Amino acid sequence: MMRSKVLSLVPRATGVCRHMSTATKLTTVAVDDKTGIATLTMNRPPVNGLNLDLLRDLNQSIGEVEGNKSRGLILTSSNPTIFSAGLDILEMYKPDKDRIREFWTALQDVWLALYGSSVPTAAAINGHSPAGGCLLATSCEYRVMLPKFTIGLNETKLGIVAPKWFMSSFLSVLPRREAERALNQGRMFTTEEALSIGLIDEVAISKEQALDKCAQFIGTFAKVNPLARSLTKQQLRAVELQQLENERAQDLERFLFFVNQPSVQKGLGIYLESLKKKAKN
Ligand SMILES: CCCCC/C=C\CCCC/C=C/C(=O)SCCNC(=O)CCNC(=O)[C@H](O)C(C)(C)COP(=O)(O)OP(=O)(O)OC[C@H]1O[C@@H](n2cnc3c(N)ncnc32)[C@H](O)[C@@H]1OP(=O)(O)O
Repeated sequence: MMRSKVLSLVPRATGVCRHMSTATKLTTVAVDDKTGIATLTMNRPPVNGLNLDLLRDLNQSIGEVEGNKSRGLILTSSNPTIFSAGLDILEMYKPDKDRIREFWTALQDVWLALYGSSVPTAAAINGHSPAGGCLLATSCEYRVMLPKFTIGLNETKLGIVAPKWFMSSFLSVLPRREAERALNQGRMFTTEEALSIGLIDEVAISKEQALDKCAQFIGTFAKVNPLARSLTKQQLRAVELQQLENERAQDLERFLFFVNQPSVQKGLGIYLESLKKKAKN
């Protein structure tokens, strides 16, 4: 049955996959007709850096999945080695004063929508997932990752600070002691380390297997009353969600103050240069 404007039909392992009406370019949503599960794919070359445009598209796509009665949402990337490189540092380095406000507000919106999503969520982490990438993954309820990649909140290594709500997602997955140490160290975990600490739930040998494992997780809710499940999830996550809702304006001002500090700008510039040098070598 067609549940939204259909743009194209693409066969997939589990059923017929319908590409939904995303008028956006940096994300796509495909709903499997058999399972009813939506796969939201980030597609912003080269590294799925979360800039204003990708954040806006993510927001729109999450909203679309919420609205189209999907049974669950799987977040993944079209890049074969990178889930997301986190926030696009170019948005924060020598920022435009209006755009950076929109950028941070869009990031808040994405977190509120994903962490607070009413449908079961899972991340098929098919590549590196630092900082903002880790935020997206830990906002989901389940994580399946491919071998030989890294994940973590590395902000302190960049001389920046993960806001409280980044920490909330991390703390919803890791024991407090582990989370505190990893955050202070800015530690990036390999897939194997992430599994042993509980930062991810499973390892898959291919993206296809990761998507299947995420679908299996979402399938575990098939016999659970959807309203009861969703209200339970929302009650469990309500404190953190409400805290950001209440403090959105202050959170934005704190970010602007911090990011505009000359020492922070200098650090971001050095980091960008080091990334560019690495890319050239
Ligand atoms: C108390 C109050 C607190 C208030 C808040 C204050 C501050 C705000 C904090 C906000 C929290 C920040 C969260 C973040 O997400 S910051 C971003 C962190 N991300 C990273 O550190 C990742 C950096 N990238 C990498 O490690 C690697 O690129 C990689 C993802 C592992 C992929 O490696 P590889 O495949 O080898 O690709 P390249 O390194 O060659 O990169 C290709 C090009 O992409 C550019 N790049 C990479 N990452 C980013 C990025 N995050 N932003 C912008 N650009 C990026 C890289 O420079 C290359 O560009 P080029 O081709 O032009 O040279």
